[in-house]
Amino acid sequence: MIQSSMSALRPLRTLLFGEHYSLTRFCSGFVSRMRYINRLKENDAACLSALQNGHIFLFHRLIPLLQCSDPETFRPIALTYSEVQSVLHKCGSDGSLLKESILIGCSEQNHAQFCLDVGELDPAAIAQNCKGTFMDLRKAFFLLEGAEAPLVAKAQALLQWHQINRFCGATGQLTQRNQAGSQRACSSSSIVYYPKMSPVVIVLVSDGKRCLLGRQSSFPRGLYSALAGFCDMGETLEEALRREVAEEVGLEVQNIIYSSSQHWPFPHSSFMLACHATVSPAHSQLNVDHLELEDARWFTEEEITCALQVKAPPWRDHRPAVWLPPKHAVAHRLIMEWREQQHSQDTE
Ligand SMILES: NC(=O)C1=CN([C@@H]2O[C@H](COP(=O)(O)OP(=O)(O)OC[C@H]3O[C@@H](n4cnc5c(N)ncnc54)[C@H](OP(=O)(O)O)[C@@H]3O)[C@@H](O)[C@H]2O)C=CC1
Ligand SMILES: [Mg+2]
Repeated sequence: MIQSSMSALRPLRTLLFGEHYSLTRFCSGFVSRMRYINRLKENDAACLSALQNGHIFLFHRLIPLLQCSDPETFRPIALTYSEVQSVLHKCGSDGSLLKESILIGCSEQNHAQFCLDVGELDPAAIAQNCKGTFMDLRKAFFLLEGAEAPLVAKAQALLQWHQINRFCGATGQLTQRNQAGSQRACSSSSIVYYPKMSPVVIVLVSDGKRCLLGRQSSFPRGLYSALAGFCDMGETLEEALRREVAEEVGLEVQNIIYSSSQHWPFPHSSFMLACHATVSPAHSQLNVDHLELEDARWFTEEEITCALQVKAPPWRDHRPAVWLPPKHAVAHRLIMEWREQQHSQDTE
């Protein structure tokens, strides 16, 4: 009885207080962390104080510092302010570099998280003092676990954005960052610059029985992925998706269904918007633009299942004919969703 009267009240609460009513009640840790991060972006003094009590991840010329527990498991090293200070001193720096740290998040234990590029210092000395190793993000991204890969990717993307946005496009003057590193401003033009991602559509096209994957000549040998392309200025997600598929493989898609999104750090920050779409089997003849794609083909469920068996990325000396994007990539998620849907159709 109590349960049913409580649930009858819930829509009324939502009407009166909005969706956030239930969110704040049940996710207060999440809400307070989000509000804390927001405050640090707006308040330089609070951000500096959070840095002194927070965790810092080091990079050297955009390459993250990781710790290896066994050959297959890598984690970013979360250092305290005093640990970084001590490492910087040992490597001949006065520690003033620490103020250049950039806010990247807040851990579930409520520690503000920052990243810092120590590009002017000797990477070997830093790595030795931290008992870590600097590893290229393209490799590291696939060896890191769960939530750590996106955090490291976000850190690298923000560091890179600051490095290439030091000047105002209107006045040519140096821009100044806020303490959190969430924006840069030009005092002459008053323009405020914010970190930017380029929107990209990525789509898994199906003809009901097969799904469509393609590869660019720059992909590692044997890797096939869902079709993707940058959105043009002024386009909707649906328009960009229809245009990209038409350009790359000469098909007209229907039934666009949004799946999910992700930040993709390579080669620069993209905001991947992932969708499913269909073509009728009668209109599935491919006309591939070989300037854009080296190859595109239809894959059956069996072929997908077989390609998913390959551990991605495969070792250099053991490259199979076809392999698929690894689990961190949203293309992988689209493929898994498609396979699940085929499975449920088969068992109906
Ligand atoms: N996470 C995932 O699962 C996947 C992610 N991706 C990512 O999606 C992105 C887009 O895929 P891709 O097929 O290459 O895109 P496109 O099919 O749009 O082709 C890329 C070309 O588009 C032009 N271009 C237009 N706008 C931009 C822009 N804002 N930034 C860079 N280039 C632009 C460039 O051409 P030009 O140089 O001639 O000007 C570039 O070479 C890539 O960054 C790729 O890494 C792709 C597949 C899977
Ligand atoms: Mg493309």
